[in-house]
Amino acid sequence: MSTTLAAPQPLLALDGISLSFKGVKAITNISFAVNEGEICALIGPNGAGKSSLLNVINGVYKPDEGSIRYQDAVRRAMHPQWAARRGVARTFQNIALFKGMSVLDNVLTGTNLKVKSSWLEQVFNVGRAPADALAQRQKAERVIAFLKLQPWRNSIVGSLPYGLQKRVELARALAAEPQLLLLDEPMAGMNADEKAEMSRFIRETNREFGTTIVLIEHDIGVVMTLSDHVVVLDYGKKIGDGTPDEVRANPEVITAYLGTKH
Ligand SMILES: Nc1ncnc2c1ncn2[C@@H]1O[C@H](COP(=O)(O)OP(=O)(O)OP(=O)(O)O)[C@@H](O)[C@H]1O
Repeated sequence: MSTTLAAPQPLLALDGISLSFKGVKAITNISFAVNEGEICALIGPNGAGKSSLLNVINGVYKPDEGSIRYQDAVRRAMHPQWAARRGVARTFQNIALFKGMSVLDNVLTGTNLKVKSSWLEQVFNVGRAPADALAQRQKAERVIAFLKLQPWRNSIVGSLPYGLQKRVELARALAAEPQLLLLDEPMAGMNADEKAEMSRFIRETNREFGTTIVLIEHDIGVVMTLSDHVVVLDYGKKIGDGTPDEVRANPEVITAYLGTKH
């Protein structure tokens, strides 16, 4: 008897997305799908529209045209709270952490979405609040251990080197137990060793939790080894979409972005 493996299903599908700022087009008619469990890289030169697209996916920007399917719902636009409650988490190009707080406290802020207790229960630490607090703490500690951040769990984030701050940002996003993780240049400003380490953490997150990941990255070497799927943007338009090998061989991508054959 033969068994057939189920084809991967898109978790996210963008259909004809366009976005402009005061009449200036940042994204023009972009469509692509991200399969459940894949690592998808968005690449393209500065100003190509990559960050704007992440902001469309998590609902911060409302597209002028098009629709987005996430899980089983098709919407004209995502809404940030709706997206967050359905498992979309993101990190930012410029680290957005509470710099005066400890690593543990920053990671704890990522666990807030799933609390069951009311605001009043939390203020007086009664009812469901103590169980929530314990569960949040355990979740944060698990993520800190997973990303090997224990030596710095009580350190003030602002005092840490840049590469570690980026890892703390990843930890906070993972504490929300995302189904779809959006990473905006997770390796920006890192040296080769730090990039290799961050790549490992991203791959382990994907494998261990099955998290679907969409990331923006400028280092083509990293993109080609880390990603299952690459989408290439140029001046707000999609010029490539496929496996790393397909994108590498795409003449339009070579001309517009890669410059030379790699
Ligand atoms: N909030 C905004 N207001 C006005 N214009 C914007 C805004 N955000 C982005 N843009 C413009 O939209 C275009 C796409 O920008 P975006 O930041 O999405 O590109 P990017 O590919 O992420 O670039 P980078 O690699 O430099 O981060 C650019 O021309 C940018 O100037």
